[in-house]
Amino acid sequence: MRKIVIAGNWKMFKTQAESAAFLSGFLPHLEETPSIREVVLCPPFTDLSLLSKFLHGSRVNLGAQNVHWEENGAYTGEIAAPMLTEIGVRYVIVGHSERRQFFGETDVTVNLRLKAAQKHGLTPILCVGETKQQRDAGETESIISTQLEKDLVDIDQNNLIIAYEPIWAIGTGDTCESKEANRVIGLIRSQLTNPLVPIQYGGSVKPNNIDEIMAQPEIDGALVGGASLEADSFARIVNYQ
Ligand SMILES: O=C[C@H](O)COP(=O)(O)O
Repeated sequence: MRKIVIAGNWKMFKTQAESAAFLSGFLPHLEETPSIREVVLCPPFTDLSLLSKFLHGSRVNLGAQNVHWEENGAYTGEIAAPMLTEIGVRYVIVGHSERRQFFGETDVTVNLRLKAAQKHGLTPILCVGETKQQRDAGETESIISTQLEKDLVDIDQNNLIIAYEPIWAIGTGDTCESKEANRVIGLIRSQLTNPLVPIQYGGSVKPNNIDEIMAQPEIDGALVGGASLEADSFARIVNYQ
């Protein structure tokens, strides 16, 4: 049986005080959450240490939003895997489209980051997806297939999560139709060697569409941006019907 993983990606939002306030509103809702659902929060680096202490003993796991491929070195602005694992981080987002678009992330560096994460026991959440222009040109399948082919070279598929995030659906309110997301995720799965890799959908996931998204047979969870920033909203998503 495939794991269900619901992850909140806070991107560059929330100070420590704001993240602590979020938890006091969010954690009580988890009493209703079925235990087979894995819940992950990926805050900014500055919140990780504090949240790690607050979440100790709770069922919420911590994820980072990036990891470098070296264990240390002169890489200003980057973070190394041992720095994350030391404070209890278990997941890391790799290859998010915002990293690819704004910070020069390529399939080569995505592959290096995935390897480093796995080497140190982190579970990477690899993001793939097409732009609006690529979708309109009928290139969705080929773009995603190329990303997977390059990103997954020598990657252990026993410790991996994939997030299908159509770039045109991120932060736009323009969700990919759930059956279409299901179709693309099925195609992603057909390209993997391990059929048990959980594959999430990401892109304008909200309390009012999560039930329909999670009703799709290929979709194993969600990577949630904006709607994970507010405790009640993220709680409704985690507690989907
Ligand atoms: O990592 C999360 C995605 O970029 C989705 O963001 P969004 O839910 O705000 O569209």
